[in-house]
Amino acid sequence: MTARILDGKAIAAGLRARLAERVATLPFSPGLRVVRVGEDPASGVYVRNKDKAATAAGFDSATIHLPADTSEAQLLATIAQLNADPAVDGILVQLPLPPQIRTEAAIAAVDPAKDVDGFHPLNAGLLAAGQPRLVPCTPRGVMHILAEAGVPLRGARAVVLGRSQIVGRPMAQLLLGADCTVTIAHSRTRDLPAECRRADILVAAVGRPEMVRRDWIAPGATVIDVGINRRPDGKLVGDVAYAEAAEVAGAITPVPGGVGPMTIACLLENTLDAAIARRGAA
Ligand SMILES: NC(=O)C1=CN([C@@H]2O[C@H](COP(=O)(O)OP(=O)(O)OC[C@H]3O[C@@H](n4cnc5c(N)ncnc54)[C@H](OP(=O)(O)O)[C@@H]3O)[C@@H](O)[C@H]2O)C=CC1
Ligand SMILES: Nc1nc(=O)c2c([nH]1)NC[C@@H]1CN(c3ccc(C(=O)N[C@@H](CCC(=O)O)C(=O)O)cc3)C=[N+]21
Repeated sequence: MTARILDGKAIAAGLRARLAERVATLPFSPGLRVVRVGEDPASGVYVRNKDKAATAAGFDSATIHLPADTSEAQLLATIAQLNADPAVDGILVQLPLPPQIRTEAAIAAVDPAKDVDGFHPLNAGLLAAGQPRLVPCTPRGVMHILAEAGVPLRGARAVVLGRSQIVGRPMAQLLLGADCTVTIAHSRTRDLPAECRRADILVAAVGRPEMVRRDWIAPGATVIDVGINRRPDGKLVGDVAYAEAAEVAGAITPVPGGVGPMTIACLLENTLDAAIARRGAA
């Protein structure tokens, strides 16, 4: 079998176009502010892509770039200003942060109504309680891909590889909310390949280049590769060994061009949602 390729880049372009149409009907431009601290090289690319996509879709987008030696208090003061600014609907604090700043403190400082990353404990808790409000962008993007691909979710066995706050956990919650039977696997899981082989839907979010091999995948399964890893030769690869996985899977997302572009499109979707919820416009 050769897997169907789930083209996240195309799905993201469609979503961005629909969002742009909605934004064009609003009497205001939804405001997005990305806060970047220091010079993490990977963040530079992501932040530029976010800014470009947001502006193209009619959002009022800007990046606030603080120096690498910014103190936690200084970052919290910047976040407080954005919380208080009525023109700002969405705030994203780019991760990772430099070591002198506690990530949890930065996340908790963002007004939950403007938390377009969905990382604030209130939003994470609401999702876990089955009352999702602002949902993390990457898992939201994965749900869009599954919907567009027509993958049946009710009663399906889903295995999520990874349990991070930003991908694995919220991913598992969304799949559970869609009536999947969900297993969360991680670095202490016994016999990872056997767990993965049970999956109708396998979501890999571990950050280990090409860890998921052909024999981890049930024939016909849907494989979603969240991983973005730069190999020593400079090539970008996922957490799944793509070529061999595509020989057994029913459908698979590529890297690049799979989940990554969806993350950015969903950031805009969350910003529009937050703007409408805050401002009461339709
Ligand atoms: N496409 C996109 O838009 C995005 C992509 N990413 C990518 O997704 C990947 C995961 O990111 P993130 O969730 O932030 O990563 P984290 O490092 O925060 O979490 C990784 C998770 O994978 C688990 N894990 C690590 N190694 C193994 C292993 N050998 N066997 C089993 N489980 C393992 C860890 O387990 P434990 O908890 O036990 O330590 C942890 O739960 C990365 O490649 C990242 O670049 C991230 C965000 C957005
Ligand atoms: N507060 C916060 N929120 C995030 O959502 C967040 C973050 N911090 N820190 C870093 C990770 C990673 N991330 C990606 C976004 C877009 C692509 C993306 O567009 N990828 C393209 C291109 C990749 C490339 O060419 O480099 C693709 O996969 O096709 C990837 C990864 C968001 N993250």
